[in-house]
Amino acid sequence: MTLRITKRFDFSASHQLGGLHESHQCARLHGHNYAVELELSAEQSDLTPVGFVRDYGDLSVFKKWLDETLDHRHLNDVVDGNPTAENLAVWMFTQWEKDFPELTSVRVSETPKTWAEYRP
Ligand SMILES: Nc1nc2c(c(=O)[nH]1)N=C([C@H](O)[C@H](O)COP(=O)(O)OP(=O)(O)OP(=O)(O)O)CN2
Ligand SMILES: [Zn+2]
Repeated sequence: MTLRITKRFDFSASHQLGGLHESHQCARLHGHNYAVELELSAEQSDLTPVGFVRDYGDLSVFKKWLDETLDHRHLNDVVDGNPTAENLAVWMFTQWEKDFPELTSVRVSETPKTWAEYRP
């Protein structure tokens, strides 16, 4: 049996998407209140003695990194390539998979209605 935990984090940032027609709203400089959701998974037999996949508190280092790296920044200056929600999800996964071997997906939301998920 597989257990999955998720924790949500928030940050605010600006971006401007390239490769779109100039009339596309996202070709203009704009910002979002982003949400990021990390999912970590483990087999029941691999839970910690306490019964955790991993202590939610261990993820505070991700929150610190988010605040220092992305919060109130222009994402085009931080991320290689186009800062779409999809590319941000892949980028964050590759940044954090070594620190959190239990990481199974990263989800990124730009608006309350949209989510992009990377689940390799
Ligand atoms: N697949 C993706 N599509 C879009 C992305 C993205 O990252 N991946 N990004 C954008 C824009 O950055 C922005 O998020 C606009 O999104 P959209 O939902 O189209 O904008 P609205 O909130 O204004 O949509 P309404 O339908 O008017 O609520 C665009 N697409
Ligand atoms: Zn946008």
